[in-house]
Amino acid sequence: SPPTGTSQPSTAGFGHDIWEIDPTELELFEELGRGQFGSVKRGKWRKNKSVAVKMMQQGMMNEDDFIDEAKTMKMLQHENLVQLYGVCSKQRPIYIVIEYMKHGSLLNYLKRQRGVILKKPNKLLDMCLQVCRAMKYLESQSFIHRDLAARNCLVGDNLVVKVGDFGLARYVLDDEYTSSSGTKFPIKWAPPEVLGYTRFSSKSDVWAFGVLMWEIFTGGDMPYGKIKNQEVVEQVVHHGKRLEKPQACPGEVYDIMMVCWEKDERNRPGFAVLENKLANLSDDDY
Ligand SMILES: CN(C)c1ccc2c(c1)CCN(c1cccc(-c3cc(Nc4ccc(C(=O)N5CCOCC5)cn4)c(=O)n(C)c3)c1CO)C2=O
Repeated sequence: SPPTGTSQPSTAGFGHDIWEIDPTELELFEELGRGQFGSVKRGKWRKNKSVAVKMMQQGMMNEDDFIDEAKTMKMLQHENLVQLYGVCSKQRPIYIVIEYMKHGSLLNYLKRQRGVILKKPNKLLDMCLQVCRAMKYLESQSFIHRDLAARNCLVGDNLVVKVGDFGLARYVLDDEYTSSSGTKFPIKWAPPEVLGYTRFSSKSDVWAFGVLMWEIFTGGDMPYGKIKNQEVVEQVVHHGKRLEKPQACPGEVYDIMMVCWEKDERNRPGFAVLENKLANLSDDDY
């Protein structure tokens, strides 16, 4: 949910769009990293609101379609979703202004904290639950993420975990990323129906969620290790191979991962069912 005291930008209601942010109200600081669309910097909005600002490198994104979609994305609000505050679209490069998460990507956090958190299965399970709640909300809004993975989640204050960059895969112009035969396509997080027919759904997000759970319980390992993407497709789609149970993962949790990887998406549970399964496990402190 948006931070307290965030009124709509001053231009709201004066013929401008409420998702338009006045760039003169932004201060930019250090670069936080580079993503699919270019540089991302830490910033301040109106002196007191910590934000992250994505600066859209020309030609990386379908900008008009994104600006149009920004209205919908701004309405998606949940405590485990990285909040879109607005855009600066009257300039080039376009800025996307989002909630700042001080510990960065979940994948890097898992790798940094591996030795500590692999000893705390309750903490690992809690991270899975937080991501599951965000995905249950997106599912309820009929919104498909299309690239759910630990690298696309972020960690904030009090180790809250939030899902970021939801739906942005639709605006990437790099064919290497968008084509299922491209070198940047997230093959290892994709189910058979996406690999075969590019058929995305909330059930394909469920498959990716199972892989994300595996990333959490391995402390950020690469799924299927060094196996090449095309070999993974062969093994997973044609030979029914699945990721093995991580050492730190209890059997009941692995059973939940496995049901996310049912070949037929109709046999996979939705995120509401997954939340119940995970919540029941986290009650039984094991
Ligand atoms: C099409 N898809 C799926 C996309 C498109 C764009 C992006 C992504 C996926 C995911 C990656 N990404 C991206 C790139 C760059 C930054 C951010 C990014 C990084 C943040 N935060 C931090 C904080 C600290 C650090 C840091 O340096 N450390 C080191 C010391 O210990 C603490 C952590 C890094 N990032 C942050 O809050 N947001 C909102 C976005 C993000 C996430 O937003 C994108 O911009």
